[in-house]
Amino acid sequence: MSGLSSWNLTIFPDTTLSFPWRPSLPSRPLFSPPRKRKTLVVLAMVFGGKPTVLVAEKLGDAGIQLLKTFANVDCSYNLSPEELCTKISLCDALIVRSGTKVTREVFESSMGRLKVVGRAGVGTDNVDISAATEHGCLVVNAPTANTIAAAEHGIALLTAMARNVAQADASVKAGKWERNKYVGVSLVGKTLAVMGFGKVGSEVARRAKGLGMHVIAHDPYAPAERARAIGVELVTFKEALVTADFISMHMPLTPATSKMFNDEAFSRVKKGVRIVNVARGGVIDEEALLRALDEGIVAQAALDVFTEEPPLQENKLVLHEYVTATPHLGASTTEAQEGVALEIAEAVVGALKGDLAATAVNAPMVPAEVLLELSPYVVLTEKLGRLAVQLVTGGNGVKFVKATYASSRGPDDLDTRLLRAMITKGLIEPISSVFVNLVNADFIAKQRGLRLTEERIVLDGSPEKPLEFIQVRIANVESKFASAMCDSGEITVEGTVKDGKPYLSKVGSFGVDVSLEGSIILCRQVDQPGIIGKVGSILGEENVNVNFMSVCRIAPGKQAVMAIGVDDEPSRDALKKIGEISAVEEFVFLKL
Ligand SMILES: NC(=O)C1=CN([C@@H]2O[C@H](COP(=O)(O)OP(=O)(O)OC[C@H]3O[C@@H](n4cnc5c(N)ncnc54)[C@H](O)[C@@H]3O)[C@@H](O)[C@H]2O)C=CC1
Ligand SMILES: O=C(O)C(=O)COP(=O)(O)O
Repeated sequence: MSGLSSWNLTIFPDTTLSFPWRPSLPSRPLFSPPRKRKTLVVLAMVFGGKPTVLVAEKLGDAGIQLLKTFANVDCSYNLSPEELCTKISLCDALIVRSGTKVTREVFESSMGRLKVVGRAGVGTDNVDISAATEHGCLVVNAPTANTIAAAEHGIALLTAMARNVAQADASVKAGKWERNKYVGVSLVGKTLAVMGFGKVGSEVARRAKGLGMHVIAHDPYAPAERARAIGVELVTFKEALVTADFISMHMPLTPATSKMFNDEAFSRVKKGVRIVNVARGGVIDEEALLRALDEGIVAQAALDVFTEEPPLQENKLVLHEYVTATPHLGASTTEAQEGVALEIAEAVVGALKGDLAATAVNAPMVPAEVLLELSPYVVLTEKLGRLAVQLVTGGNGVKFVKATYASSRGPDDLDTRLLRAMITKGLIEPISSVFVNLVNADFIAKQRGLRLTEERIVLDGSPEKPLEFIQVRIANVESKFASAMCDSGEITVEGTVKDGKPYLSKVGSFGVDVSLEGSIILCRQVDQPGIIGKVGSILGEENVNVNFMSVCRIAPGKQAVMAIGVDDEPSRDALKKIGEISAVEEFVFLKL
């Protein structure tokens, strides 16, 4: 628990849900840096107290202005990978487009200070998401503002390719007049296969239908209703290959889509197919495309994106006479760039404030109203985790944990991802040097071999309150406070929320009723008069304020468990004196 108090100087606030940028508050929030960055973080406070956002690629002015209202903004473009790694240790957020590789080294170099990476666009394939998650760094993107721009560019390439616009333009500029050479093909009545029927793909489909094309789409995850509504038929990958006169790529670059268009795929296409790629270079095996172009299997290609950007000057695809190339311009319209800049600036500022981002790539997206309702339970779950783990004294380590949520709401009406993350945070932080937040909770739990299972108890009654109580149980361990073990042999703590505040309602099989503030002394004694007074006066002599006390006994004269909430930590001496009271059989001091 010493780690907690060592954070009293950080600039982060005490709430676990949000961390508006203000100084001197104790505990660590959901998106906070690990302990080793304390010095730097404190320095940041000394030098202005605002977070620093590094904007590593050109971003629309509206976005920059918005960022400046909240943060120090460092616009440094064209940084080398080494320069980026050097700068990043002084930054709380980083904003990039597709031109910056945010590698594992970047996260490692940040040494935990980097809390948010904002991708001012859709594709996050240039960000090492696993590394971000492992470092507890949130990744957000701007998924909607450039959709139309990308779709329009797809259509521009489709029509320009079909009519040889780029080649003919170059020819005229070279003083030639080659009307026969640049005879094109018509689009009307031709079949276009849209690969990836998401936001951009759907808009391309809509526009292509307006051009009189027959549109089919391949997307294993697209809802059939959306396709039906636009008048597009969803087909298999193979069907798309054998049917299409034109193929347009709109899927993300993932391990599954990488080189999806390879020699095998090209061996199935209609001879003379034409290909548009506004998605990512990596979805096509560029060597295979080159072969297919040379063999006339692919008649033409229009490429906005390349595996390596910018492509080498001698890149044979770029130089190919049947290829039209643009320098990753899909999102580059004035309108889209202003929109993307605002979208990402809002997301980054929100994330720095501790809001859960609506466009999070590596964390659950929790709507604001759900968050508001769950916030006292978020505090409760972290505290239950902290209490439970401090009760462990031996066994095989904290490996098997069960969280039970008792609620009268249906399973679909209760999102427990936040609660699970907070239990993990509470369980792990007091016993390790790692920090846990919503981004990395599952990763850290898995890494440490912690299996947190969740169970629901469905109660009758009004579902107005999201939860009646939450129980956290740790199995296969011994406890330093034997009374914390319930009949099933697990350490058990249970809590509830009353008037918006978290309460401990059960320890082991003993019911208690103590507000989860400050710290707690749990004490099992033989039920007899005067014990409360004795403990109270030991604490009083020490000037330790008791904020709450509750006693639960099995039966008069038998054992009782007393839970005492204290504002400050009593001295060792005072705790020893409590232990020496003859009726006290066991006691434990727990920090929250
Ligand atoms: N050239 C440029 O400047 C731009 C490029 N893009 C690229 O376009 C991609 C798509 O953007 P959005 O439509 O906004 O994303 P989106 O997420 O709305 O759509 C992607 C679609 O691809 C589908 N998909 C995933 N795996 C697939 C697979 N194996 N086969 C077929 N479909 C698959 C998904 O189900 C989804 O419907 C982005 O990931 C980005 O790489 C986006 C904007 C601008
Ligand atoms: O949004 C995307 O995925 C894009 O590819 C746009 O990239 P850019 O921001 O123009 O570098």
